[in-house]
Amino acid sequence: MENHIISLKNITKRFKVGEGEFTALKDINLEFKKGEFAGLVGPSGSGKTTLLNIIGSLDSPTEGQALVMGNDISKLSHKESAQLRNHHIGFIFQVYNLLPVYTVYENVEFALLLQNYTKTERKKMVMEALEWVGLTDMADKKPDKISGGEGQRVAIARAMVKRPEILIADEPTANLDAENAHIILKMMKKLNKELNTTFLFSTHDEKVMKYLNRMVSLRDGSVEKDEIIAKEAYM
Ligand SMILES: Nc1ncnc2c1ncn2[C@@H]1O[C@H](COP(=O)(O)OP(=O)(O)OP(=O)(O)O)[C@@H](O)[C@H]1O
Repeated sequence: MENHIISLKNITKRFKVGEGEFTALKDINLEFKKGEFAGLVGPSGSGKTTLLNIIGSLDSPTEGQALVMGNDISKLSHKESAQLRNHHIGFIFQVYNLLPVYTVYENVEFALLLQNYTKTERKKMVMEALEWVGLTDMADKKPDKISGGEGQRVAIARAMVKRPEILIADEPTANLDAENAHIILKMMKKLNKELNTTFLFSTHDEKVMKYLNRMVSLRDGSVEKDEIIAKEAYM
């Protein structure tokens, strides 16, 4: 079994812009171990989301090799990359994207429908995920009847219900006030410890940075700094 859950070797990403090209990532070399609680930080346009998209198998590098749980992202078929995401990678975004016509319970259950669980198994998993985020009481509510902070907690439950090995959180606190930001960060940190999920953030938020065990600073598509903040990330 390889030592790193994510291994990025000489990753370059270029986008076509009009007649020319724009290099969003330049020769990135990074490795992440299982259970890290790490963040990509850096100014707007430095390449954070582009890099998370490659790790999340939503995009592939122009050059270099991105290995995610041993899978070479560039070599996966459409179906294989969908499978990698459905089973092993959870996503949380700045906007929660809850489906408005469904209840909180159904929104979380949705993440399990592509897998072969029975209804009873799904119920157990969904209620456990709602318990992780303290929302079992709200299972029957529709998204328009809950607050923004609760909405993001549902999004965490939806991302974590399948117990992914990797959780990608792109600016998860951008729409939250300080109190709710701390609430969800504490929840994520607890899940990181209990389930040993690898968390990868993209963030501008100082509050998020305080919780990180490792901070990778990007600038103009390159790694500027890679700091380990707490040794526990490597225990
Ligand atoms: N599909 C695309 N086509 C062309 N350029 C793109 C594309 N996606 C991203 N870029 C460019 O690549 C650069 C990096 O973008 P990216 O979204 O990764 O930055 P970021 O660090 O996440 O920024 P932010 O903090 O604002 O989200 C930006 O200059 C962006 O305009």
